[in-house]
Amino acid sequence: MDSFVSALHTDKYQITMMYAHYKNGTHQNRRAFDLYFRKLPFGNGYVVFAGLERVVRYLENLRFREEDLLYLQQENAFEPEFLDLLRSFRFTGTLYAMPEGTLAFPGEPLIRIEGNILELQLIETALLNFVGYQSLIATKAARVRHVAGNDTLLEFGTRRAQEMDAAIWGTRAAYLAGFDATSNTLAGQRFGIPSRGTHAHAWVQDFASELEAFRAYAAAFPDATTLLVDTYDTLKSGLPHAIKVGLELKRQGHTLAGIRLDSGDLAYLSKQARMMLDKAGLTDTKITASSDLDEFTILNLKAQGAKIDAWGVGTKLITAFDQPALGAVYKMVARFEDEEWVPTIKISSNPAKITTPGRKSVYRIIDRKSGKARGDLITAVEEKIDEGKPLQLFDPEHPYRRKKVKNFQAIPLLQPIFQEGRIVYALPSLREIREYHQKQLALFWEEYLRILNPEVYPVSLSHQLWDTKQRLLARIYDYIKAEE
Ligand SMILES: Nc1ncnc2c1ncn2[C@@H]1O[C@H](COP(=O)(O)OP(=O)(O)OP(=O)(O)O)[C@@H](O)[C@H]1O
Ligand SMILES: O=P(O)(O)OC[C@H]1O[C@H](OP(=O)(O)OP(=O)(O)O)[C@H](O)[C@@H]1O
Ligand SMILES: O=C(O)c1cccnc1
Ligand SMILES: [Mg+2]
Repeated sequence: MDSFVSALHTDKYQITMMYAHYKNGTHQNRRAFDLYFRKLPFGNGYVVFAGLERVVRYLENLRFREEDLLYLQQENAFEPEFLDLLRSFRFTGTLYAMPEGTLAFPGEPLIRIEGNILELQLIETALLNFVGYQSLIATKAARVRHVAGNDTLLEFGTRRAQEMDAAIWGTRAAYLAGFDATSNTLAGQRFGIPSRGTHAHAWVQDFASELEAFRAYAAAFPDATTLLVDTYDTLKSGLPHAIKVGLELKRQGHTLAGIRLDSGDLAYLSKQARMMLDKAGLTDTKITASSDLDEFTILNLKAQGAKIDAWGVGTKLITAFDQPALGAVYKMVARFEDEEWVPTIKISSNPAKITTPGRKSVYRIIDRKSGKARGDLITAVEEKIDEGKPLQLFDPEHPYRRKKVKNFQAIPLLQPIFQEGRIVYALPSLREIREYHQKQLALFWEEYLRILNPEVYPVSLSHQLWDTKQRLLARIYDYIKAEE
């Protein structure tokens, strides 16, 4: 698979910080960063984590080629020794991540990464780029899947995507979160996603009559034809012609696979179409709809009793139309000094933007009786959870809101992916990721999964982390006061 990503796919300030660290003699300093998001997109109750596969391939192949070094040399007055350092650059860090398809919540590290500051700065931009976009599309796709039930979902977005990479990786994210197929054949080839499609209006316009056009298409694909019926008049022309061709196919021992509606009142037209098809005996012919669909129109059309079996979703999915960025961040959480990890904090006037210091683990607390998730718990990495003892969970923004959990299982969410530059994770197949994602959904009560005003899923900080955060905050405020 063509997955090479240039080392220059980064922000310039990463490179200038790398150079300044080199000049300062600090470029080998060991640091730890968390990648996370602060706010849920689309008013959804969770995010579907995606993008790890691309992150892994990127880190594995991360190199500065001669042309990259030449460019940097031309652009900047870098010392040759720095360019030599980049020439021999390899990713040597240790990385933990949630598996793709995991349901994730604000403030939870999706990725925790340790390494030298040089490599950790370089990769920030690409990691946020890959994970932010893919997780956003996977989340949007999960919302569409939620309302579509068991109907077929087709990803149709390529022509409207923000260029090629977004189309390809967005399609993968949509498939991971429950879409059944894509119209993009390159994504089909690269990722083994089933590719499917119908035909365009141009096919009909290309012929002297709609009937002739339908007949010709059906002749080419006698068992796999879905006819687009809205070029001229859906009920007066498109459907009668499709039925005529459907019956001709039937006489030849074939089945007209479907019709597609792409405009007009999709509820009314689909009901009429179903009646007309059934009356003609074409009960196996499915109805596909497309036309600016999203989770809200699909939900609404289903509430109107639309007789639609398959939904083609393009623009609104692939562009994450109602929220085009996840707003993920990558923040330093610890410095390795004197053989010890020392937590660091970033202060903000907005309490939600104050970072949680230290290297962290995330656990999903599952109630053993119901098999459902009670909440997530973020701890310091060195903390152990004793499943034999009751666990106190509390909301870090409202610490008085607490609950005690007994008879639980604590599932660690962050898996080792790289150890000191060596990959230690077998990337699952896309099919396995899809199945894992469905199992993740099954861990949650429906209250957290609904698309409108879902319940807020509780994410706790351990007492140790909470204390560390308060201690660092107090220390910084004391320091600022002393300076005044
Ligand atoms: N019964 C319905 N209830 C709610 N929304 C619907 C219904 N039928 C269609 N829609 C949605 O309404 C919008 C209609 O789009 P628009 O008014 O642009 O016209 P169109 O029917 O697609 O026709 P054209 O493609 O010829 O412009 C689409 O987003 C479609 O998904
Ligand atoms: O509506 P979307 O969710 O983006 O799905 C993809 C759209 O792309 C195709 O036609 P296109 O939009 O190119 O032509 P049209 O606008 O005339 O329908 C298809 O017929 C859908 O309408
Ligand atoms: O196959 C289709 O019907 C299709 C493909 C891309 C975009 N719109 C429709
Ligand atoms: Mg359209």
